[in-house]
Amino acid sequence: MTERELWERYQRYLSVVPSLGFSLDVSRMGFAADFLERMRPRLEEAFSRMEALEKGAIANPDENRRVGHYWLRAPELAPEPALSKDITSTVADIHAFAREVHEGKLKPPKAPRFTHLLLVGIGGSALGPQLVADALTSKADAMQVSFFDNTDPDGMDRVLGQLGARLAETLTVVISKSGGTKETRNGMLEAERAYKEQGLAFNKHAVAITGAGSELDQHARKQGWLRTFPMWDWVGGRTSVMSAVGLLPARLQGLDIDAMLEGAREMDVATRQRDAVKNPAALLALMWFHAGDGRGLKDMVILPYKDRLLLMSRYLQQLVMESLGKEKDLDGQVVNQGIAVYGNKGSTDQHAYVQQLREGVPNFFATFIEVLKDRDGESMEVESGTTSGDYLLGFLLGTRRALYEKGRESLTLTVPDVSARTVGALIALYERAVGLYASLVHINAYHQPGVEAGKKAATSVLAIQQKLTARLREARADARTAEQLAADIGQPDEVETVYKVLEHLAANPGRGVKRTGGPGPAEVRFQTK
Ligand SMILES: O=P(O)(O)OC[C@H]1O[C@H](O)[C@H](O)[C@@H](O)[C@@H]1O
Repeated sequence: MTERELWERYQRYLSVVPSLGFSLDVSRMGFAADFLERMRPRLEEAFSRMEALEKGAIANPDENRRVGHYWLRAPELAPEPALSKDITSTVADIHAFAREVHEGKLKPPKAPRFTHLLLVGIGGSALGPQLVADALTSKADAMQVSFFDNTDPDGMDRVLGQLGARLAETLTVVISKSGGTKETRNGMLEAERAYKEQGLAFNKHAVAITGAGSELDQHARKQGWLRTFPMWDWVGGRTSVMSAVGLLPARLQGLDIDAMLEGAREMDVATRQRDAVKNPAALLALMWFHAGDGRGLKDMVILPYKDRLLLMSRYLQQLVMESLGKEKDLDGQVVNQGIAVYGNKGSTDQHAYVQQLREGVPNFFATFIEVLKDRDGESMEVESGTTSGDYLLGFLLGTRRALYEKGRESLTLTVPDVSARTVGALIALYERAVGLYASLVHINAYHQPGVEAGKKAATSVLAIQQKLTARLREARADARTAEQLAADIGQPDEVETVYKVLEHLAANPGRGVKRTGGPGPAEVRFQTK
């Protein structure tokens, strides 16, 4: 298509939400003229399912759960008054709690005020808060935010090292919907120990966000933590950023959570419309379908031209891949669905992998995110009449054109700024696009049966470790190979796991395991130190 034809196509299919200053441009997607019409019956069905979900149907049949993240920003739509009340009163509680913290009414025992926030969580209990914190941070932040989002000891040391003595003025928020996630439990224990080492009482610094009655809930109550905020079973982890999970940390940081909710609410209104071109979530879902032939054949490359949106791709990785990456469809047929998501930011990526996007394997479609506002205030000119921000747009449009010339498809989202309102709107847009796409390809977007396998396998690795350390203690000075030790514990086929576990123990001080021999794994011997 010529530039002029593209301009026509741009106008014809532009999906705009005027109140948010938002638009979605699909002109660089090569769908046929009758594509939207052909998809109409499927889309109608997807809208009907979405409508039922919003009315409180069991939209996650496997887990027998309702799916209520849309109610979080429109509590009046919740199917029962008690739910609406829970939502509204939790937001009010968050405001009140943050006020007390900011004003120093709720203060740490050994400092005048909480100035730092340490969030402990993983997956949906970290990615949303991380995106929001990073996108909206400013000089005006009331508290500085850090994260433990893994069970990596060195990762935690690094964060604790940065906090140093300021742990005395750090509020730790432990977030886990299930309350039983091991990485988060470990992070909590490591944090607790760090406080203790500085002579600080952890319970006077700790807040939980978790499901009622969970392990974490019970622990927090028993230990007399400052407060527990609820996480409801009708909110999925990856869509929990507008619940206490995202709102409490954001408000503590000093961000405008009401604007975030408002942005999401407005995007929800726009994305309930049944006209595909007026509804950017529907149009987005249809474009994903077109790009990957409804089978996820093309990866989704997320390219925000704005540093503040760097974590968007990580956030969307979970939202999209955990929702859509499914073995079976709703009828139990094997479909192996999904869309791979990756990305970083422009124009930085132009100096990294855009080479492959333009000339390499054509297995993707790009999503450009354009932010109109360059910065607070005016910009200097880097050349006569040109600012750094002009370059950023130039690179966005240039890369988009360069891809188009080589037949590589792209979408462009345009937002006015990176504000709480815009971030809320973007999150809401993708939440609904994922839900609609899941209906288009007939899968359940709201469960994650696949993640359990890895957790179970990890548990059995740790059980093997327990047996091994007991066996090594018995064997004392006797240096034994992995093969022998695997036989000793009655799990000869697990020899590789035995070897890996022992190699790790031997590499770390205080674990009481010594490694000798080699060079190959079969010749290495292990014994107690
Ligand atoms: O919030 P939690 O219960 O600790 O769960 C944290 C995360 O872990 C799980 O493995 C799920 O796959 C995620 O969807 C979830 O967000």
